[in-house]
Amino acid sequence: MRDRLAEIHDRAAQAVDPDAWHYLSRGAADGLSVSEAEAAWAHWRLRPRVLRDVSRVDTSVELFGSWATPIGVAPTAFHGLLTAEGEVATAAAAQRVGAPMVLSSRSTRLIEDVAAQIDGPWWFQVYLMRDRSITDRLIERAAAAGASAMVLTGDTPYVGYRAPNPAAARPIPLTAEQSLVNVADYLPDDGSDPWESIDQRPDQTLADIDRIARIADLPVIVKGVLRGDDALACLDAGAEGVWVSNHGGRQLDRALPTAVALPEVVRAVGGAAPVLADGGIRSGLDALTALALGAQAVFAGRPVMWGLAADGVDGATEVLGGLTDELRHVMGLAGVNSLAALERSLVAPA
Ligand SMILES: Cc1cc2nc3c(=O)[nH]c(=O)nc-3n(C[C@H](O)[C@H](O)[C@H](O)COP(=O)(O)O)c2cc1C
Ligand SMILES: CCCCC(=O)C(=O)O
Repeated sequence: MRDRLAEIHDRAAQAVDPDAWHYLSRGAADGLSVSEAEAAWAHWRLRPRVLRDVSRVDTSVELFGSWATPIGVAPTAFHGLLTAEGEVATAAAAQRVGAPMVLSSRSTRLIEDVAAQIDGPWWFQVYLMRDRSITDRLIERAAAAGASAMVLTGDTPYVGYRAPNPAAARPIPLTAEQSLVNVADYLPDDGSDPWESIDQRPDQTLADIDRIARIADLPVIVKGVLRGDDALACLDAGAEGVWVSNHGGRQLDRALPTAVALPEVVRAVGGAAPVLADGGIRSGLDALTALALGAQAVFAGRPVMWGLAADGVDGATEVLGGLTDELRHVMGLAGVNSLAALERSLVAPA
């Protein structure tokens, strides 16, 4: 998959606006976390089993819904930068593969139009916006449109520092129509800057977990957790899952790679709730490593965006389907024929 992904990456880089490419590729600050995320998975080694019947390898998983694969679509903003259909294309690809799709609060297509592509559940990612009532309406709409879980992103009280591209005309080349499509009806019409109402809210706390769960009447998963004690604090506050992530290296630079933080979080949670993970997942081997370390599902951010940019629905389908095919293949080689048969003893530090 690495060679296919490299080819999709290169085609995507040619296909999109250079300012959009800069936005999606950048990490925060010095770019340390973004650059080490992928390699960190390869610091683990596999301890395969032999003589297990792997003539059928089942990648299906139950996790706030039923999925054909544990490799999902991480919530990423502004898919309208990548393909005309935006998140409608992403959802169609997730539907084709049977992958869990997490729709960003910063979608460029209407929540309802995205949901209509998916025959079954999907998850909605929540950013707390300055105007809380706008956040609450988005949560209510997502729940009404079929979301089965809310993913509260905890690592973005404000957006990380990302060095601007000196050549860029605009940091993110969005039209107002794209960026405000889900919120336009709720904005004050007094001529004030619409971005003020929907900017990140820095005063989010653990109490927001319960608040969101009540508004949605759905389970809340907290995304961006990198420590065992934080995972427990989120579960104590009512979360039903935690998602280990450093936001693709875009928030706090030098934050731990997921491949390093995941074991601590899994140990602390001790099976009390599902643990999910993202960051630098670029192959079936990366996914297998994370799943064996104790993640119930893993998510791809940029690779799905590359697929969308290179080839729309087909490109995103190729990325999700290709990663899943490769996961099935390496599970078999490791002597594992279902996700339930994955265990921590399959991995060891290099
Ligand atoms: C361009 C871009 C936009 C993103 N937007 C969001 C977002 O709206 N909400 C969110 O929770 N995470 C967002 N993320 C973080 C992803 O959900 C995910 O944590 C990260 O991309 C995973 O790393 P990967 O890109 O190496 O797969 C974004 C990431 C990228 C690259
Ligand atoms: C500008 C909104 C934040 C989107 C995001 O999460 C990201 O760019 O990483």
